[in-house]
Amino acid sequence: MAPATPEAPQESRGPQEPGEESRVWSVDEHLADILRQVSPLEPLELQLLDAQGCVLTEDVTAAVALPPFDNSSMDGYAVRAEDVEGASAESPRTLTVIGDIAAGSGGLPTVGPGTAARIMTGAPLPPGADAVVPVEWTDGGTGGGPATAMRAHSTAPEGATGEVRVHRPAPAGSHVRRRGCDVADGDTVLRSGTLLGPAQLGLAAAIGRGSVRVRPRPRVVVMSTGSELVPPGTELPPGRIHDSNSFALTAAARDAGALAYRVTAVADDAASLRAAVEEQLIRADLVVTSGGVSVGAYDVVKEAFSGPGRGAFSGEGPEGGAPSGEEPVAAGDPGGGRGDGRGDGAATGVEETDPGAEPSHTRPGGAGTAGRSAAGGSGSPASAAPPPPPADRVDFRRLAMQPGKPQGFGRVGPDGTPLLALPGNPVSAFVSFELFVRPAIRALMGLPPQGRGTVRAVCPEGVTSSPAGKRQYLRGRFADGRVTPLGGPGSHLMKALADADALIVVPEEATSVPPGGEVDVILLR
Ligand SMILES: Nc1nc2c(c(=O)[nH]1)N[C@H]1C(S)=C(S)[C@@H](COP(=O)(O)OP(=O)(O)OC[C@H]3O[C@@H](n4cnc5c(N)ncnc54)[C@H](O)[C@@H]3O)O[C@H]1N2
Ligand code: MOO
Repeated sequence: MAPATPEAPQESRGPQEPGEESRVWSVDEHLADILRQVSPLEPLELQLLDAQGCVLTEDVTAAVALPPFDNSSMDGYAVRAEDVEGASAESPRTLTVIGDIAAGSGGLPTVGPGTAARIMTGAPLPPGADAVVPVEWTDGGTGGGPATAMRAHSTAPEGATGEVRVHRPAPAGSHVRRRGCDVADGDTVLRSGTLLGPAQLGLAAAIGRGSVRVRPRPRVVVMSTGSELVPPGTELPPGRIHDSNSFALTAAARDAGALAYRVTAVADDAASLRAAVEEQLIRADLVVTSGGVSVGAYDVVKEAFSGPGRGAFSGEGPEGGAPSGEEPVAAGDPGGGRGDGRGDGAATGVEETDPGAEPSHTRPGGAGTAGRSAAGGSGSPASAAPPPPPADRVDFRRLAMQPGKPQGFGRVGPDGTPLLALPGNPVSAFVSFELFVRPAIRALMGLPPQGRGTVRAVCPEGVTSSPAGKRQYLRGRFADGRVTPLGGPGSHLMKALADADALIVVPEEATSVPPGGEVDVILLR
């Protein structure tokens, strides 16, 4: 897989130079150019469940210890250890039960010599007691043999009184969870940079945090292009195919941690595509298109975003009066571009799938470039003048890879929203997502860009041919250190892609892999 910080060969500033399109870029150069222009999103304070899958941008310290008080780890009886010393089945110790202590109990009885309090798991250890005897080590207050469980208080309230016979000793501290044994007051429990999963969110909740400061999940708008495309679930007219890329790419973006929106396929018409992209920018931290980037007469993405580019969306924003792409857009300036409300960005005029639950929050500053401040920002609206937004510009390149040779990358709209234009062949689009879009999403999230594991594997079958000078990504299945190619190199072979769990990387300098040779493998699951 590509190194994390490859060198970009050039500064992408002004319009693409003539002749630039004829240059062949390496995979690493293209990735470096993308990562150089994608910054982590500004942190926000989010409710815990909205923060799932997000990266923390603060150290979280515990205001309360865990556990917050000494408590029982068993249902049983809170006792004084010295009162049950030497207890056995033949010689039980009989104690007077002074009451019940349920989890959540506040007022606690004091356990004095010769007494016990019936106690439930998690309930506070009462004063005087220094150990808990599990109910199974007693007669449960029945006067019979060893109990297997307590009787429910609702049907046998007398269990909270009377006497209990204890059959085994419990040294001091037995079955007691001490205050602070998990987390002490003031401990740092989660470090800035932690990816918040279920266990981390549970810990934050346990120490009493209702919200945390994180980088939000990027909003990714996925748009297929092509007049041949019809939605799945509809009949295919002659010559048409179902749009699959927008589904695969939207699913992939969600899998990578983004909030992804799928937009209905746009026909091969540059003006329509530009309008569709412009309309989506209000809710996009990243735009991904598929198709229309090679050398045909109807390659619409290229047509829509090639050319002078500068200020392409100026003055045509969905709110009207959007500033020129050449002018800085002040954070918080209500006239300075899109509203940037996370969750309110339902663009009109194009269908979409339900993007799923949206966090209820808005970006700091609420407009313009606020959502795209540099890494490590405080989250408050920028006080200094923000950097000028880049000119609208999408560069179209040929890469030394197969599949995925034609690619486009640039930044568009008043916020300089990154746009990755992927090739239309389904396998090409998928592989391009893994190599370029996934790292971009991770960079927006504040994560290291490489999210997939790469291993060395033996390829018993070998690879008979691979294009010279191109890095080839073949589909394969990986198990026990071995990988088997699936389906061949054709970038239309979707079944083999769906059967695969790995990408086999054949380097630029290799034109084959001998049977039993070793290869790099990118693990897809
Ligand atoms: N003369 C040349 N032709 C092509 C070249 C080349 O260098 N010279 N490159 C080829 C390569 S490599 C690729 S990859 C494709 C990329 O083409 P585009 O990005 O312009 O994609 P389209 O032409 O729109 O579509 C290609 C192929 O994929 C199908 N497709 C497109 N979108 C979808 C979708 N959403 N769901 C399912 N399938 C889709 C489309 O129908 C075409 O079959 O160009 C080669 N040509
Ligand atoms: O490069 Mo294309 O993506 O080979 O099919």
